[in-house]
Amino acid sequence: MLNKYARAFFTRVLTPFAAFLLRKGVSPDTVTLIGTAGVVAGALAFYPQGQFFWGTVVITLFVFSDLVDGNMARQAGRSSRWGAFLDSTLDRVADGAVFGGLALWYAGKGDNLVLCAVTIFCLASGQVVSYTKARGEAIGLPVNVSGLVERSERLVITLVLCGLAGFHRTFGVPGIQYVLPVALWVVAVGSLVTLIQRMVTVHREAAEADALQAAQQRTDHRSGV
Ligand SMILES: CCCCCCCC/C=C\CCCCCCCC(=O)OC[C@H](COP(=O)(O)O[C@@H]1[C@H](O)[C@H](OP(=O)(O)O)[C@@H](O)[C@H](O)[C@H]1O)OC(=O)CCCCCCC/C=C\CCCCCCCC
Ligand SMILES: Nc1ccn([C@@H]2O[C@H](COP(=O)(O)O)[C@@H](O)[C@H]2O)c(=O)n1
Ligand SMILES: [Mg+2]
Ligand SMILES: [Mg+2]
Repeated sequence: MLNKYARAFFTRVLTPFAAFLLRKGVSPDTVTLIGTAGVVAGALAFYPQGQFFWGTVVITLFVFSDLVDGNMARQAGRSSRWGAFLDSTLDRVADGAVFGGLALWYAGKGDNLVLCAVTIFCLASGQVVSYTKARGEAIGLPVNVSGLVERSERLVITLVLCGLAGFHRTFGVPGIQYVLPVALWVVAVGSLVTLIQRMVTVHREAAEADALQAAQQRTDHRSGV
Protein backbone atom coordinates (compact mmCIF):
# COMPACT_ATOMS: atom_id res chain seq x y z
CA MET A 1 0.00 0.00 0.00
CA LEU A 2 2.79 2.44 0.98
CA ASN A 3 4.74 1.36 -2.07
CA LYS A 4 1.73 2.27 -4.18
CA TYR A 5 0.74 5.57 -2.53
CA ALA A 6 3.86 6.99 -0.80
CA ARG A 7 6.45 6.17 -3.46
CA ALA A 8 5.31 8.91 -5.85
CA PHE A 9 5.50 11.50 -3.06
CA PHE A 10 9.00 10.47 -1.97
CA THR A 11 10.16 10.31 -5.58
CA ARG A 12 9.17 14.00 -5.98
CA VAL A 13 10.81 15.00 -2.68
CA LEU A 14 14.05 13.05 -3.21
CA THR A 15 14.61 13.73 -6.92
CA PRO A 16 16.58 17.00 -6.39
CA PHE A 17 18.83 15.29 -3.82
CA ALA A 18 19.38 12.33 -6.17
CA ALA A 19 20.25 14.76 -8.98
CA PHE A 20 22.68 16.58 -6.66
CA LEU A 21 24.49 13.32 -5.83
CA LEU A 22 24.74 12.44 -9.53
CA ARG A 23 26.24 15.87 -10.27
CA LYS A 24 28.83 15.22 -7.53
CA GLY A 25 29.81 11.99 -9.31
CA VAL A 26 28.29 9.62 -6.74
CA SER A 27 27.03 6.34 -8.23
CA PRO A 28 23.74 4.58 -7.33
CA ASP A 29 25.71 1.53 -6.14
CA THR A 30 27.68 3.70 -3.69
CA VAL A 31 24.41 5.03 -2.25
CA THR A 32 23.05 1.47 -1.95
CA LEU A 33 26.19 0.31 -0.13
CA ILE A 34 26.55 3.32 2.21
CA GLY A 35 22.83 3.29 3.00
CA THR A 36 22.92 -0.37 3.97
CA ALA A 37 26.09 0.08 6.02
CA GLY A 38 24.41 2.96 7.91
CA VAL A 39 21.26 0.97 8.64
CA VAL A 40 23.28 -2.05 9.81
CA ALA A 41 25.56 0.07 12.00
CA GLY A 42 22.62 2.00 13.52
CA ALA A 43 20.63 -1.16 14.23
CA LEU A 44 23.46 -3.22 15.69
CA ALA A 45 25.13 -0.44 17.67
CA PHE A 46 22.00 0.94 19.35
CA TYR A 47 19.13 -1.55 19.42
CA PRO A 48 20.86 -4.34 21.41
CA GLN A 49 21.60 -1.71 24.10
CA GLY A 50 17.94 -0.62 24.21
CA GLN A 51 18.81 2.78 22.69
CA PHE A 52 15.74 2.83 20.46
CA PHE A 53 15.60 6.60 19.95
CA TRP A 54 19.14 7.06 18.58
CA GLY A 55 19.00 3.75 16.74
CA THR A 56 15.84 4.85 14.95
CA VAL A 57 17.25 8.29 14.13
CA VAL A 58 20.37 6.77 12.51
CA ILE A 59 18.43 4.05 10.66
CA THR A 60 15.86 6.57 9.38
CA LEU A 61 18.60 8.83 8.03
CA PHE A 62 20.10 5.95 6.05
CA VAL A 63 17.04 3.89 5.09
CA PHE A 64 15.86 6.54 2.63
CA SER A 65 18.94 5.75 0.54
CA ASP A 66 16.85 2.81 -0.71
CA LEU A 67 14.57 5.29 -2.44
CA VAL A 68 17.45 7.52 -3.60
CA ASP A 69 19.57 4.81 -5.32
CA GLY A 70 16.85 3.71 -7.74
CA ASN A 71 15.87 7.33 -8.35
CA MET A 72 19.50 8.14 -9.28
CA ALA A 73 19.76 5.10 -11.55
CA ARG A 74 16.56 6.08 -13.38
CA GLN A 75 17.54 9.77 -13.72
CA ALA A 76 20.94 8.80 -15.11
CA GLY A 77 19.40 6.17 -17.41
CA ARG A 78 21.65 3.65 -15.66
CA SER A 79 19.15 1.17 -14.20
CA SER A 80 20.89 -2.17 -14.40
CA ARG A 81 20.32 -5.83 -13.58
CA TRP A 82 23.31 -5.71 -11.24
CA GLY A 83 21.83 -2.65 -9.51
CA ALA A 84 18.47 -4.41 -9.06
CA PHE A 85 20.24 -7.46 -7.63
CA LEU A 86 22.44 -5.39 -5.30
CA ASP A 87 19.47 -3.30 -4.10
CA SER A 88 17.29 -6.34 -3.28
CA THR A 89 20.13 -8.35 -1.73
CA LEU A 90 21.22 -5.52 0.54
CA ASP A 91 17.57 -4.90 1.54
CA ARG A 92 17.68 -8.37 3.08
CA VAL A 93 20.91 -7.50 4.95
CA ALA A 94 19.40 -4.26 6.31
CA ASP A 95 16.20 -6.01 7.43
CA GLY A 96 18.27 -8.73 9.11
CA ALA A 97 20.17 -6.10 11.10
CA VAL A 98 17.02 -4.19 12.20
CA PHE A 99 15.17 -7.25 13.51
CA GLY A 100 18.43 -8.95 14.59
CA GLY A 101 19.29 -5.89 16.71
CA LEU A 102 15.86 -5.97 18.36
CA ALA A 103 16.10 -9.74 18.95
CA LEU A 104 19.50 -9.23 20.63
CA TRP A 105 17.89 -6.67 22.95
CA TYR A 106 15.15 -9.07 24.02
CA ALA A 107 17.64 -11.95 24.33
CA GLY A 108 19.88 -9.79 26.54
CA LYS A 109 19.05 -6.79 28.70
CA GLY A 110 15.44 -6.65 27.47
CA ASP A 111 15.04 -10.17 28.90
CA ASN A 112 11.85 -11.29 27.22
CA LEU A 113 11.93 -14.69 25.53
CA VAL A 114 8.47 -14.37 23.97
CA LEU A 115 9.28 -11.02 22.32
CA CYS A 116 12.68 -12.37 21.27
CA ALA A 117 10.84 -15.22 19.50
CA VAL A 118 8.30 -12.83 17.93
CA THR A 119 11.17 -10.64 16.66
CA ILE A 120 12.98 -13.63 15.16
CA PHE A 121 9.68 -14.59 13.51
CA CYS A 122 9.45 -11.04 12.04
CA LEU A 123 12.98 -11.40 10.68
CA ALA A 124 12.46 -14.85 9.16
CA SER A 125 8.95 -14.26 7.80
CA GLY A 126 9.97 -10.92 6.24
CA GLN A 127 12.82 -12.63 4.39
CA VAL A 128 10.53 -15.46 3.25
CA VAL A 129 7.85 -12.98 2.07
CA SER A 130 10.45 -11.29 -0.14
CA TYR A 131 11.78 -14.68 -1.30
CA THR A 132 8.32 -15.79 -2.49
CA LYS A 133 8.26 -12.89 -4.95
CA ALA A 134 11.87 -13.36 -6.10
CA ARG A 135 11.46 -17.14 -6.58
CA GLY A 136 8.03 -16.84 -8.22
CA GLU A 137 9.42 -14.31 -10.70
CA ALA A 138 12.48 -16.52 -11.28
CA ILE A 139 10.21 -19.38 -12.45
CA GLY A 140 8.52 -17.04 -14.90
CA LEU A 141 5.36 -16.08 -12.99
CA PRO A 142 4.10 -12.50 -12.63
CA VAL A 143 3.46 -12.86 -8.83
CA ASN A 144 0.72 -10.32 -9.18
CA VAL A 145 0.21 -9.59 -5.50
CA SER A 146 1.80 -7.26 -2.98
CA GLY A 147 0.02 -8.42 0.13
CA LEU A 148 -0.91 -6.81 3.41
CA VAL A 149 2.56 -6.05 4.79
CA GLU A 150 5.32 -5.41 2.25
CA ARG A 151 8.83 -4.33 3.19
CA SER A 152 7.93 -0.65 3.39
CA GLU A 153 5.09 -1.41 5.86
CA ARG A 154 7.36 -3.69 7.92
CA LEU A 155 9.94 -0.91 8.17
CA VAL A 156 7.56 1.98 8.79
CA ILE A 157 5.57 0.17 11.52
CA THR A 158 8.74 -1.04 13.24
CA LEU A 159 10.70 2.21 12.98
CA VAL A 160 7.88 4.57 13.98
CA LEU A 161 7.00 2.49 17.04
CA CYS A 162 10.68 1.88 17.89
CA GLY A 163 11.12 5.66 17.76
CA LEU A 164 8.21 6.09 20.15
CA ALA A 165 9.61 3.41 22.48
CA GLY A 166 12.84 5.43 22.36
CA PHE A 167 10.96 8.52 23.58
CA HIS A 168 9.92 6.48 26.60
CA ARG A 169 13.35 5.05 27.35
CA THR A 170 15.41 8.18 26.61
CA PHE A 171 13.10 10.99 27.73
CA GLY A 172 10.83 9.09 30.14
CA VAL A 173 7.63 9.89 28.24
CA PRO A 174 5.09 7.66 29.98
CA GLY A 175 2.56 5.28 28.47
CA ILE A 176 4.49 4.42 25.32
CA GLN A 177 6.57 1.55 26.62
CA TYR A 178 4.07 -0.92 25.19
CA VAL A 179 4.17 0.25 21.57
CA LEU A 180 7.23 -1.76 20.46
CA PRO A 181 5.77 -5.14 21.46
CA VAL A 182 2.54 -4.13 19.67
CA ALA A 183 4.54 -3.24 16.53
CA LEU A 184 6.36 -6.57 16.58
CA TRP A 185 3.15 -8.56 16.96
CA VAL A 186 1.50 -6.56 14.15
CA VAL A 187 4.48 -7.11 11.83
CA ALA A 188 4.61 -10.83 12.73
CA VAL A 189 0.91 -11.45 12.07
CA GLY A 190 0.90 -9.16 9.01
CA SER A 191 3.91 -10.96 7.53
CA LEU A 192 2.25 -14.33 8.05
CA VAL A 193 -0.91 -13.10 6.29
CA THR A 194 1.24 -11.68 3.46
CA LEU A 195 3.11 -14.95 3.11
CA ILE A 196 -0.17 -16.85 2.77
CA GLN A 197 -1.49 -14.28 0.25
CA ARG A 198 1.64 -14.63 -1.89
CA MET A 199 1.72 -18.45 -1.70
CA VAL A 200 -1.95 -18.65 -2.74
CA THR A 201 -1.24 -16.32 -5.68
CA VAL A 202 1.86 -18.26 -6.81
CA HIS A 203 -0.07 -21.55 -6.48
CA ARG A 204 -2.85 -20.19 -8.74
CA GLU A 205 -0.48 -18.60 -11.24
CA ALA A 206 1.66 -21.78 -11.41
CA ALA A 207 -1.42 -23.96 -12.01
CA GLU A 208 -2.63 -21.60 -14.76
CA ALA A 209 0.80 -21.47 -16.43
CA ASP A 210 1.21 -25.28 -16.25
CA ALA A 211 -2.31 -25.83 -17.69
CA LEU A 212 -1.58 -23.39 -20.51
CA GLN A 213 1.72 -25.10 -21.28
CA ALA A 214 0.08 -28.57 -21.27
CA ALA A 215 -2.65 -27.35 -23.65
CA GLN A 216 0.02 -25.85 -25.92
CA GLN A 217 1.95 -29.13 -25.94
CA ARG A 218 -1.24 -31.10 -26.85
CA THR A 219 -1.94 -28.67 -29.70
CA ASP A 220 1.66 -28.96 -30.96
CA HIS A 221 1.49 -32.76 -30.67
CA ARG A 222 -1.76 -32.94 -32.71
CA SER A 223 -0.40 -30.65 -35.42
CA GLY A 224 2.83 -32.70 -35.50
CA VAL A 225 5.18 -29.90 -34.42
C1 LIG B 1 6.24 11.31 16.91
C2 LIG B 1 6.73 10.10 16.21
C3 LIG B 1 8.09 9.78 16.66
C4 LIG B 1 8.61 8.59 15.99
C5 LIG B 1 9.97 8.83 15.54
C6 LIG B 1 10.34 7.88 14.52
C7 LIG B 1 10.98 8.51 13.35
C8 LIG B 1 11.18 7.57 12.22
C9 LIG B 1 9.96 7.13 11.62
C10 LIG B 1 9.82 6.50 10.49
C11 LIG B 1 10.69 6.47 9.38
C12 LIG B 1 10.61 5.20 8.68
C13 LIG B 1 10.61 5.38 7.27
C14 LIG B 1 11.08 4.16 6.59
C15 LIG B 1 10.78 4.21 5.17
C16 LIG B 1 11.57 3.22 4.43
C17 LIG B 1 10.90 2.84 3.26
C18 LIG B 1 11.78 2.10 2.39
O1 LIG B 1 12.97 2.11 2.44
O2 LIG B 1 11.14 1.41 1.55
C19 LIG B 1 11.93 0.74 0.64
C20 LIG B 1 11.15 0.49 -0.56
C21 LIG B 1 12.13 0.17 -1.62
O3 LIG B 1 11.56 -0.74 -2.43
P1 LIG B 1 12.46 -1.76 -3.30
O4 LIG B 1 11.68 -1.96 -4.55
O5 LIG B 1 13.86 -1.33 -3.36
O6 LIG B 1 12.48 -3.05 -2.42
C22 LIG B 1 11.88 -4.27 -2.80
C23 LIG B 1 11.22 -4.82 -1.56
O7 LIG B 1 12.17 -4.85 -0.53
C24 LIG B 1 10.64 -6.18 -1.80
O8 LIG B 1 10.30 -6.71 -0.55
P2 LIG B 1 8.82 -7.23 -0.27
O9 LIG B 1 7.95 -6.03 -0.28
O10 LIG B 1 8.56 -8.19 -1.37
O11 LIG B 1 8.91 -7.86 1.06
C25 LIG B 1 11.60 -7.16 -2.42
O12 LIG B 1 10.86 -8.22 -2.90
C26 LIG B 1 12.38 -6.58 -3.56
O13 LIG B 1 13.44 -7.47 -3.79
C27 LIG B 1 12.95 -5.22 -3.23
O14 LIG B 1 13.59 -4.73 -4.36
O15 LIG B 1 10.45 1.67 -0.93
C28 LIG B 1 9.15 1.63 -0.98
O16 LIG B 1 8.58 0.60 -0.80
C29 LIG B 1 8.49 2.93 -1.34
C30 LIG B 1 7.56 3.40 -0.28
C31 LIG B 1 8.26 4.15 0.77
C32 LIG B 1 7.31 4.62 1.78
C33 LIG B 1 7.97 5.41 2.85
C34 LIG B 1 6.95 5.89 3.81
C35 LIG B 1 7.57 6.68 4.91
C36 LIG B 1 6.58 7.05 5.90
C37 LIG B 1 6.79 7.84 6.89
C38 LIG B 1 8.02 8.59 6.99
C39 LIG B 1 8.06 9.38 8.25
C40 LIG B 1 8.83 10.64 8.05
C41 LIG B 1 10.11 10.62 8.73
C42 LIG B 1 10.91 11.78 8.30
C43 LIG B 1 12.36 11.50 8.37
C44 LIG B 1 13.14 12.44 7.48
C45 LIG B 1 14.54 12.02 7.31
N1 LIG C 1 22.37 0.62 -7.14
C1 LIG C 1 21.20 0.55 -7.80
C2 LIG C 1 19.98 0.55 -7.15
C3 LIG C 1 18.82 0.45 -7.87
N2 LIG C 1 18.86 0.36 -9.22
C4 LIG C 1 17.62 0.28 -10.01
O1 LIG C 1 16.51 0.82 -9.28
C5 LIG C 1 15.54 -0.20 -9.00
C6 LIG C 1 15.06 -0.08 -7.58
O2 LIG C 1 14.46 1.16 -7.42
P1 LIG C 1 14.12 1.73 -5.95
O3 LIG C 1 13.44 3.02 -6.21
O4 LIG C 1 13.23 0.73 -5.32
O5 LIG C 1 15.40 1.89 -5.26
C7 LIG C 1 16.26 -1.52 -9.27
O6 LIG C 1 15.35 -2.51 -9.67
C8 LIG C 1 17.24 -1.15 -10.37
O7 LIG C 1 16.58 -1.15 -11.60
C9 LIG C 1 20.09 0.36 -9.87
O8 LIG C 1 20.15 0.25 -11.11
N3 LIG C 1 21.24 0.46 -9.14
MG1 LIG D 1 16.49 1.10 -3.71
MG1 LIG E 1 15.59 -1.73 -1.97
